[in-house]
Amino acid sequence: MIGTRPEAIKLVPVAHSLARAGAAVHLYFTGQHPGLEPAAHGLDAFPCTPLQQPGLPDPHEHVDRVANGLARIWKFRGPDMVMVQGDTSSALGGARAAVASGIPLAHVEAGLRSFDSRQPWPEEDFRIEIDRVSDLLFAPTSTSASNLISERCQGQVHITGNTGIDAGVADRGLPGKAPRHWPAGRFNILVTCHRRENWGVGFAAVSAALVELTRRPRIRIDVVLHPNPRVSEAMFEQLGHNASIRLLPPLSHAAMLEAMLRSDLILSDSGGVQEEAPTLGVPLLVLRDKTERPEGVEQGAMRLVGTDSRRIIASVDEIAGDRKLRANMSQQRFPFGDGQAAPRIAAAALQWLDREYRDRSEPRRA
Ligand SMILES: CC(=O)N[C@@H]1[C@@H](OP(=O)(O)OP(=O)(O)OC[C@H]2O[C@@H](n3ccc(=O)[nH]c3=O)[C@H](O)[C@@H]2O)O[C@H](CO)[C@@H](O)[C@@H]1O
Repeated sequence: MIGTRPEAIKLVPVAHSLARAGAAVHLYFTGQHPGLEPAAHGLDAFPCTPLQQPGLPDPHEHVDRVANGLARIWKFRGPDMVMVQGDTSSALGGARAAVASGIPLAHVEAGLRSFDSRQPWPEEDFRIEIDRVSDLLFAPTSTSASNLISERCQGQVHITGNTGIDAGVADRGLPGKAPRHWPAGRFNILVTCHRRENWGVGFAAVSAALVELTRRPRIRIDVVLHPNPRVSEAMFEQLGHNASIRLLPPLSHAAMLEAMLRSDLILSDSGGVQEEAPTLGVPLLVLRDKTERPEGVEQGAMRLVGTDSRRIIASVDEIAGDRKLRANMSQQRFPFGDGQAAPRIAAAALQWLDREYRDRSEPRRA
């Protein structure tokens, strides 16, 4: 099940590992991010059913549409296992349809918790519901696995690492493989900001901080726009007039990783960027008050700063001005996996299926 860009990025390695292990992979593209193309992510070798259900202002309504659409398709013939990733309305819709159709369900990136239903909203609750009904739970870290165990989730838990790190990140992050091109004297900041909690007041405060930071002569700022026009229009409105800030269109994943590597500091509210930045060894200020990925903060690679302008400015000034702190935050760390999550997931899923269908003494569907 793939609905959004990050789901595509994180499921590419899984689809290929499953295929290499002998599984027949079928993709369902929900259409949540309308422009998302299998070919753009190297997924065109797999059969794909598009559901054409674009994301809706009410994510719960989108969940229902995806769930109903899939349940209709799977009523007559469904797969042996449904695999969903993360916390989107597409993932929850897929999970509900699998349960309604009696199909085993696997959840990639299970067990992340911020312990606050309001942030990230509605993803925290979506992820909890998916975890409760999954037969197989692929937790990226021991912390996420512990969350599943303390909630007494019924599915089988595996600690695998995050498949996002398999997606070209671990390779680039390997010591000696991360070319850094810092022009002397410059301090390059890369920004992404798209989370729903930050729409409105949050965006305005982040933008005010960026404008203030352009007054520092050393600082250069690149803002990578999100594919959602509602988000990119707000950024244009607030930053488009500022000649010292470059607004870049959404980048391919490879180009995004290169842009991260060329940066001295990243400011972002993205979930995936929180996993990638420590692996690439680039310091990160997280534009959220809470995170479901505490591992990077605990290891000193990133800091939670929220969207308060003064706090953002003070943190940037501190990191830009303190070589020792910057060197420490720039050490490569691998809190979210070693780049081998997908083969682990493929092996565990196929083993689980073999056992399940042997015990059921009924043939697998494919
Ligand atoms: C609440 C929450 O945190 N939920 C997350 C949410 O996704 P997110 O916040 O990580 O979303 P984005 O920031 O859009 O994507 C990030 C990826 O996109 C790449 N990128 C970025 C800009 C660009 O121009 N080109 C790119 O290629 C970037 O390097 C990275 O790999 O849903 C996922 C799916 O379920 C979850 O896993 C994940 O928890």
